[in-house]
Amino acid sequence: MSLIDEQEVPPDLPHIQRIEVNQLQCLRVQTARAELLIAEQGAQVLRYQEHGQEPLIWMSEEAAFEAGNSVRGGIPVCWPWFGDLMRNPPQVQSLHSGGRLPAHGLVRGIPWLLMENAIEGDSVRLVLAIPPTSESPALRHLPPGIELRLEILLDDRLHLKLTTRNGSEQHLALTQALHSYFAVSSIHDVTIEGLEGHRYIETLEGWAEREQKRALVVSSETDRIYLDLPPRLSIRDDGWNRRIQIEASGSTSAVVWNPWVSKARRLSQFADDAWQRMLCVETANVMEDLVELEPGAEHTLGVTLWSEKAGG
Ligand SMILES: O=P(O)(O)OC[C@H]1O[C@@H](O)[C@H](O)[C@@H](O)[C@@H]1O
Repeated sequence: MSLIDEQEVPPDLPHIQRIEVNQLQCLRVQTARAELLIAEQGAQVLRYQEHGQEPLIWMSEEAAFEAGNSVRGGIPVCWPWFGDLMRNPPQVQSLHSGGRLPAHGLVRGIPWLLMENAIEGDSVRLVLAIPPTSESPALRHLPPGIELRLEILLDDRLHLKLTTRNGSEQHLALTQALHSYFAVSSIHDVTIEGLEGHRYIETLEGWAEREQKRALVVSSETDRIYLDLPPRLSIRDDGWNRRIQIEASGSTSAVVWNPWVSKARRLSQFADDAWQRMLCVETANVMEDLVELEPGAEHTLGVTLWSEKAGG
């Protein structure tokens, strides 16, 4: 029997409920500690907030929640390429040709299928998967048998695991990201810790390679790919006196993005001043950290998110 409640009822916690947000079918999870909202389209986390705390994840005030379009905010899944396909390693580019090749791959705006939902004590586990590659128009050019699923576990932290299984008979190369938009008190009051001492690609200056000397304070448009990273990055937010912890697995690369003033004006579903309230730190497999899978092999990109008091 499904654990999902189709009705509006006062919940026993934890509780999973289906709701509609404009055109999108969503799953709303409530536990004693937190609320989580996930759109079946794109398996996109839309909201994650602990009761009595500021949201951990940012959602645009201008988000459209439309069928076929990724929602601005939350945690979009970028797969099987990240960003502009033409900037990807040749072995990734060569698997895709012709047609419309959108930024960040093919699965952000398509319906995913809910495969599992389970309440275990105080925690909730959901698994969503893309439809078989041969059945989805967007994925039809991929070899049949490639599987992608996102496991979402909410306990006292939020854990996401994105697993690709190459059930095809061909070698598969891909890049990907869990494109997390974090909520911040003010971009002027945050520092990203854990990048210092590591290489990055400055995409805004001819994709030049640089080294991050110290913890990053974002003070202009920022769009960088960091490489050879340790698992843990943190966002210290002095305005909200908290530190968001981002613990990656199956990944040594991350993208840090804030559009700042003028790019904000050109972005869809994005208020002109919203750049001050968000910061993307995206857990990724990009550039030389791409994923290569022989037939039968699988890879899991994971991230665990939580926050602590800044002093703690
Ligand atoms: O507007 P989109 O397709 O959601 O992309 C948003 C941003 O996503 C980031 O991951 C990229 O590094 C940026 O270059 C890009 O602008």
